[in-house]
Amino acid sequence: MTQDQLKRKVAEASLEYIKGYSVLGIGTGSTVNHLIDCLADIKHDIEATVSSSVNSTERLKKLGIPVLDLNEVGTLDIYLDGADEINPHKQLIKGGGAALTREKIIAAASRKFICIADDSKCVDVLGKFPLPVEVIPMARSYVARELVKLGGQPVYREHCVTDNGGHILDVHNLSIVDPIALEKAINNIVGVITCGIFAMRPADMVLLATADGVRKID
Ligand SMILES: O=C(CO)[C@H](O)[C@H](O)COP(=O)(O)O
Repeated sequence: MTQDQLKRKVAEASLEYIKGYSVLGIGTGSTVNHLIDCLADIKHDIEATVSSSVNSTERLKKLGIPVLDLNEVGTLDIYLDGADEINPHKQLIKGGGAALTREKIIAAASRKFICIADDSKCVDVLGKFPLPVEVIPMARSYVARELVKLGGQPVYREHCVTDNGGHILDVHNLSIVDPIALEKAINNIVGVITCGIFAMRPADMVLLATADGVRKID
């Protein structure tokens, strides 16, 4: 089975877990794109969504699924999103699609965060995937120097402007043994909007597609 087929499989499996919820938080990425396609079949059960990116918003609207501003909704019952890496504590690296800040906001505002992914995303220690850090553009080189002091090798993601007008630094060579401490340290650098470590607010449940089926990690 290809990685894309696994992504489809886990997206389909996640429909079971959104039954009964009429307002959904929706993430960003190719796994979530499969989920959005699946939502088309059950769109009459969905009152509205809150989306973490312009891309997901456009896909949802194209299917006739309403998208609301998070400020109108308040607390969400459920949020579904993918990940770039997942450790055994359901802590994540996210932001490969540059939507990390809005994703982190929706995750924080949600009672339950279900991460959907294929099993290639599982790691023991986070950090093999270069850590995305969203920055205010004028702070880019200052933040990069501070990230070097933390042991990383930041690389500017050229031609990428986030939905918030931010820039992305992808930080290589980090072995993230204490994800909460590093998340706090990076977020404390002046000019950082947020970093892609989701440890202070990890996923509550991970649905993982494997060649043998979808595994639930609660
Ligand atoms: O964090 C993300 C976007 O900012 C995505 O969830 C992450 O990159 C995984 O993407 P995909 O489902 O395409 O593998």
